[in-house]
Amino acid sequence: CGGANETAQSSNKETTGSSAKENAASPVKITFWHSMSGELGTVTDKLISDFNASQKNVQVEGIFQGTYDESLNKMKASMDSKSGPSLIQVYEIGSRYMIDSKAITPVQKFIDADKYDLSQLEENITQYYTIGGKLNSMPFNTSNPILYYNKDMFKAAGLDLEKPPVTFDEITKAAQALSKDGKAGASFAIYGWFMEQFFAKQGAEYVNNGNGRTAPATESYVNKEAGLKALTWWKSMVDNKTALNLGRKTDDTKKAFAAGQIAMMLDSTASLKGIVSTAEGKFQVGTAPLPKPADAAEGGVVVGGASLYITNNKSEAEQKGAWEFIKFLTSPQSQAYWHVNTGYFPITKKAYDEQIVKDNLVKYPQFKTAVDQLHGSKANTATQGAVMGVFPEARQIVEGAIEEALNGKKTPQAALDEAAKSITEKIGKYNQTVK
Ligand SMILES: O=P(O)(O)OC[C@H](O)CO
Repeated sequence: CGGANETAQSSNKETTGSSAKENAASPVKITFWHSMSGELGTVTDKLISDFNASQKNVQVEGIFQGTYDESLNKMKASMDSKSGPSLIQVYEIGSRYMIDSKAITPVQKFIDADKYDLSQLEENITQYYTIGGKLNSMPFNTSNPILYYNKDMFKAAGLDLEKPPVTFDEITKAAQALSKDGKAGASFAIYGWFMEQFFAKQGAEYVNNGNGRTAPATESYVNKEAGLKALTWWKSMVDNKTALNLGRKTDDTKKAFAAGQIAMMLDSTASLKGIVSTAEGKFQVGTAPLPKPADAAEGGVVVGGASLYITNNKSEAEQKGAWEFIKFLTSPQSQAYWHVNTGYFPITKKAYDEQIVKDNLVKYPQFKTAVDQLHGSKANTATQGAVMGVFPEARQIVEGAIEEALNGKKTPQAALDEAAKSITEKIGKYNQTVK
C-alpha cells in the first residue's frame, strides 16, 4: 500500500509526465500518477496495459510517484504548471485538500454527462468521497485496517485459533500468552491511520463539525476519550513488553510478522495477498477485525486507501480519456482482479459475483474480514470519516504524539493534548487560506 508508513519501492519507472500530443490520428495520452509499489504496482501495471490493449483512443502511462505523501507533495509542486498528471491517485486523507485546491474537475461532471449509474458502487465507499453533495473523485483502491495473527503461534500458546481477540483487553491477554521464547505477542506500527480508525471503531468523531462533514472542521478531537483509551492501552502493552515498538513503518511490523517474531499486528487489508503469500508453507495467517474497547459505542471503520482525481488544467479530450480509464477500473472485472490480487475490497457490488472472487474466498477466507468489517460498520459521521485540509500534517503530528507516549517522554494525555492543540492551530491557519 502507498501509505506514508510504507517504504516506497517499485519496479515501475519513475519519470515526470510529458504533455500529450493530440491529433485525430493518435490516441489521447493520459499520465496517471500513482503510489502502488511492489506487488500492488505490478497489478496496477497489468490493469493499465489491459485498458490500453482494450481500445485505441486512449493510452495511459502509469507513473509511480512514491508514497501517497510523496506523490501529493509532487502534485502540489506541479500545480502552477502543466507538468502534473491528467489523473492522480490520492489517499483518502487528501480529499479536502484536493477539493480546496481547485485543481480538479469533480468526477461528478462525467458521471452526470455519461449517466453513469452510481448505484453499482458500494454506498459506504461513495459516501466517504461525497463531499459538498457530489463525488469529487472516484474511489479505486479501498481498504481498512485488520488484525493479522499467526495461527501457529496461537496454537503453541494454547489459544483458540478460530476465536481471535477482538477487544483491547482480549488482545492484551492473548499477547501475554504469546510473549515467550524471545517472541513478542504483538507490534503495531506507529501509524496515524490506526488512531483515526480507533476513533471510528468507538463511534467517535476525530474533528468537530460532524467530522468536518457538516461544516469545515475547526478543532481536533484527538485528545478526547477515544484517543486516550487507545493510546493508554497501546502504551500499557509496550510497557509490559507484550508489544514491541518497531517504529512508524508498517513494512517493519510486516517483516517481523513474516519472520515469526511477533504473533499479532495491524495492517491494511491492502497487504493481505502479500502477507498470505509470504507465509504460505511457513505458518497459517488468521485475520480479525480492528480491536476496540469492550465498552465502545457502536462504530466501525472508515474507508481507507485512495481515490482518483481528474486534473482540470488538461484538455477536455485528456480529461474525458481519464474518465474512460476510470470507468474501466471500476468495472466488476477490473475490481475483481484487483481485489483477489491485492486485498483491497471491490468498490463495485457486482465484482462479488465474479468467479475469481468466489474461488478466492474459498481458498483464502481471510479476504472476508475487511469486507465484513466494512459492511458491519454503523453509518454515522464517525465512520464516514473525518475531513480536514491539513489531514496529512495532522497524521504526522499524531504519529509524533504516539511515539512520545510509547517512549515515555510524555503521558498519553499530555502527548495528545499537545497534538490536538497543534492540529487545531493548523486547521485555523488553513481555513483562512480557503475561499
Ligand atoms: O495502504 P492503503 O492503501 O490501504 O491506505 C491506508 C490509508 O488509508 C492511507 O491513508
